Amino acid sequence: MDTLLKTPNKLEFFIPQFHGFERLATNNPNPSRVKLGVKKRAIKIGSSSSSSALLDLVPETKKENLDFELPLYDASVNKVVDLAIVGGGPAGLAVAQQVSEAGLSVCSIDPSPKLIWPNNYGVWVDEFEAMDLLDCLDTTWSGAVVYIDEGVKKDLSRPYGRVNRKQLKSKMLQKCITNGVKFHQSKVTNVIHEEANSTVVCSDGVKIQASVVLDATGFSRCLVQYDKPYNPGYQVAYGIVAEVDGHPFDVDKMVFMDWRDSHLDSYPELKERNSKIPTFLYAMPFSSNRIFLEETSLVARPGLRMEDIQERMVARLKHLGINVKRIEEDERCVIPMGGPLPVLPQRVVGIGGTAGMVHPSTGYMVARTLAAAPIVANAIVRYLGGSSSKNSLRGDQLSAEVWRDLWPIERRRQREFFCFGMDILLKLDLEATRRFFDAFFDLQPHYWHGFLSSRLFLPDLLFFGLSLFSHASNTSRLEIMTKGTVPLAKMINNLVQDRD
Ligand SMILES: CC(C)=CCC/C(C)=C/C=C/C(C)=C/C=C/C(C)=C/C=C/C=C(C)/C=C/C=C(C)/C=C/C=C(\C)CCC=C(C)C
Repeated sequence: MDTLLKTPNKLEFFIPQFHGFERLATNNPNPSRVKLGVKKRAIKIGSSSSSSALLDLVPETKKENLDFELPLYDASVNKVVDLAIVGGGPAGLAVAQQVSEAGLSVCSIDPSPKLIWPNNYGVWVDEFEAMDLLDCLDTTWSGAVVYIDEGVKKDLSRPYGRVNRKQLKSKMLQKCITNGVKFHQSKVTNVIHEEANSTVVCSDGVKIQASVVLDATGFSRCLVQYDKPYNPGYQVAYGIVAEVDGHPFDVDKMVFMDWRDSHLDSYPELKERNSKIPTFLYAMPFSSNRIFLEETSLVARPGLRMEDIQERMVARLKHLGINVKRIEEDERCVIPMGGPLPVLPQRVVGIGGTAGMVHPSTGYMVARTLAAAPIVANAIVRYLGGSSSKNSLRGDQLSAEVWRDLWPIERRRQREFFCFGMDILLKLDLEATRRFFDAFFDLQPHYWHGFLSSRLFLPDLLFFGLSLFSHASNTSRLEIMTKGTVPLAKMINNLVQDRD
């Protein structure tokens, strides 16, 4: 999965490329050949004869392209563009749109530039409202619920929404086209840097010269380089959008986390595994008979097997009396969380998964990345400045400034704290996880909203930590202290070493 060939000190290197969506999700056009090596098969739970052929309902193909006439990059002109963006996911297109708005020339390179993004992204409505993107949500819920266990349910009065991928991509593509962005349909195999410009080499032999190269290829980390051992945690999830006979959930609320496990009572092996590394249900009910259901492992190292997650899901749906009539789409997600930041700075600039922007404690990224796009775009516009500007920068200097704006010291410290949180989560079994989230969702909204939406910075995060500690039960406090001591020391050490 980690396909980056690490040659940190070389200017030229080979890039085995995975088509870069922001999450390494295999919402697969052909589910029998998924990138995780999971073969389509009927999922049998335990040794029970009541097997479920859930995956047999998965449609064979479902690639949907947008109906756009894209202006193509003309390789024969041999013009140096201001910005070449590798990867046409939400992050790449957002930057393309904003840099081109300022009058700079942009080329967006992607193997499938018209393909609708595959994943079901969920966001808090306030996050999209702040970016004026409410029209890109197709369903909203007035709030969310968290089931801690069979007896405790928490109501979260924070509206949640599902991103309308088609609308978001159409809106961005339309603006890019209006602003003169050119598109090139290909994979990128190589980048060669000279003092002022770089040359992006595509698999079809086309070479595109650019003043700045932005890697927006998600977890394939196509061009951005890392120099530290890559040791992330993994969020693994299997999800379906399904037509069902019925379901027990309130259609006004989405189910943010359901940690109940009574569905595993008849499957001792599964129950045992779940008690050590738990999974929860995340569900977005669209109506009484249409629903998105995702069985999710929040974070584990190594990541859980997809088959394990699917078995747990089948048992859960059976227990909840959810009879799946038809599956519209399915998705398999493996999201690396935490781990080191890329080399800072470096010549290629990055955004999204490639630039370490996944929230290390939650796996969320879309809202944060879209919010970071103007930072990257403004920095490129400001430092590139246009050919007449005396203050304009080129090459390594320019990239260094963009990276500085993307990862200022307060964001790096924030990320350290989130990694500290992830390190604790990695050590919690089901019971400890329940106690932890029981306290977490009792926090003042300022704290839990701010933590999940990356709006808290040090020293606020320290007050957040103390508040969580004071809301926790004695058992949970003890767990935070015993399991958090080593991660806390690691965080403090990293904070001390990382100075501006
Ligand atoms: C693609 C798609 C569609 C999908 C994918 C999959 C899914 C569905 C996913 C989902 C997910 C979710 C829902 C998530 C969520 C998450 C969460 C909620 C999280 C949270 C977390 C939290 C934390 C980590 C916290 C932390 C805290 C801490 C660390 C604290 C500490 C404290 C202490 C130690 C005390 C002392 C103090 C100081 C340090 C100051």
